[in-house]
Amino acid sequence: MKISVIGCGYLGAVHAAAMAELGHDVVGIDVDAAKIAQLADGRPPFFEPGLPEILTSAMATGRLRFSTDIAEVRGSRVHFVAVGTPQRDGSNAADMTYVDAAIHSLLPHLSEGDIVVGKSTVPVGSAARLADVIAASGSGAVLAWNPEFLREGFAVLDTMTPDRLVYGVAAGDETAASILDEVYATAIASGTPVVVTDYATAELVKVAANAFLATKISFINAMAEIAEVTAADVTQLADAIGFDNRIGRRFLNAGVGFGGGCLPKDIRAFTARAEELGRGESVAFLKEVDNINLRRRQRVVDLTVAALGPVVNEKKVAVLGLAFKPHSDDVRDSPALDVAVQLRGLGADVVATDPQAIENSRARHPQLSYSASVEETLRGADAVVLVTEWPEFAEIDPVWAAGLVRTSVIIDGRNKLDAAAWRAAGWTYQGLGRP
Ligand SMILES: NC(=O)C1=CN([C@@H]2O[C@H](COP(=O)(O)OP(=O)(O)OC[C@H]3O[C@@H](n4cnc5c(N)ncnc54)[C@H](O)[C@@H]3O)[C@@H](O)[C@H]2O)C=CC1
Ligand SMILES: O=C(O)[C@H]1O[C@H](OP(=O)(O)OP(=O)(O)OC[C@H]2O[C@@H](n3ccc(=O)[nH]c3=O)[C@H](O)[C@@H]2O)[C@H](O)[C@@H](O)[C@@H]1O
Repeated sequence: MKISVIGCGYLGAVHAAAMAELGHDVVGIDVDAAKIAQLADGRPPFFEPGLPEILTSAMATGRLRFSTDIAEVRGSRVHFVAVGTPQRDGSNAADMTYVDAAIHSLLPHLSEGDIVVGKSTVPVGSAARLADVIAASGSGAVLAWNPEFLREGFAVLDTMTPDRLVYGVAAGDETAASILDEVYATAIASGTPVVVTDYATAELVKVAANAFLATKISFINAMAEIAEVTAADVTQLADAIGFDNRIGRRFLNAGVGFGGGCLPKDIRAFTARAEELGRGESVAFLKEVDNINLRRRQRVVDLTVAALGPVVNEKKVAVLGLAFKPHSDDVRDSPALDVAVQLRGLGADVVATDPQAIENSRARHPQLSYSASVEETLRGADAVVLVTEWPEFAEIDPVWAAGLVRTSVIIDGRNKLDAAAWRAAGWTYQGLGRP
């Protein structure tokens, strides 16, 4: 199948490479010439495990190419739209300008029988509006909405073997679903369930899934807040409730909270859209989910300030982690970077390290000091804060680390370290929601 992918960011670049790896003939399009130049050279513009390998192998077959020229989509049967839908400036709503621009740029190149397939996360109602725009073009192309559920850090795996596929199609459209079945034939053959539904349901499935995940994290972080005033241990609480299959242990890790380019902006956009629809009260709890989440960042900052004593100025704080989660270089709305910036704002001499996210962090916050070396980061520190649970941080030997710092105080913002081992090495250890 000939496929185009419009927008080659964290989602689109992986989608394009994975579709080519599955045997399709793919062209990836982006307006960012630097990004396209890198991709065309076989170099991913961001860190994503497994992406370099599939990019190289798919390009070697000649089935994958990249271009800034939208006219190159001509001849493709399926056009995936994977451009960004960030939070709009000064509002909680999603910024739809990139999706609208991408669809308009496609219109002159569409032919009868083509399907435009939205993958971006959009406010419910967008697909119906865009279907009208495509119908009015007279091209004969149709629209389907096929939301994406991949996780950064596992993006290749999730694209090749998704948990489920959701197709939102127009009433009476018999062909879009069967074409998408062909696109995803490999996953479907290995048992991936497919839900074929209308546009609105498909759009809502996506934001509902992210809202549920965000709620689960904020739920356990709310329990952490209660644990903090009762000397209970939220990690044991999570294990104990997680044994109940109806609850499940996944996404019950209390800590500095969720971030990234999706969960925070998606729950805000959902709230804004529900308010527009006159149903703000139905998802009003998502505001509290957001508030709980942001309070956890503040908690880590407060614990660090308390550890530093009355004078924060010029005290060295070693920040372990910048990415919003391990196995990613993404710092969009990263709790880790936020904590580092807040501590710097309070006058601390912050030195931060991360295996992959230093470059992206420096581009946004050049005022922070960065080091690629954990040893350099820890040396002479008055307090250490772990905010992204990279395996290499969890493996730090507390005896070795105690020999580097000035004061052996660690705030474990991800509850990832072995508290007993750190205490035994002479550290004052403070987790979140733990005694
Ligand atoms: N990052 C992720 O893990 C996931 C993202 N999503 C959704 O996918 C969408 C894209 O997200 P990301 O890939 O993270 O964003 P991103 O910002 O990494 O990538 C978006 C890309 O679109 C390009 N672009 C913007 N306007 C364009 C246009 N008119 N024509 C061609 N290219 C254009 C940008 O240059 C950029 O490279 C968002 O709606 C997001 O919510 C959904 C699931 C997972
Ligand atoms: O719409 C999207 O873009 C994607 O958003 C999330 O994926 P992602 O943002 O890559 O990362 P997650 O693994 O969901 O983690 C999100 C945040 O929650 C935090 N988290 C996660 C789990 C947990 O128990 N506790 C917790 O604080 C992570 O540290 C991270 O900051 C969803 O998991 C994907 O299914 C979805 O496709």
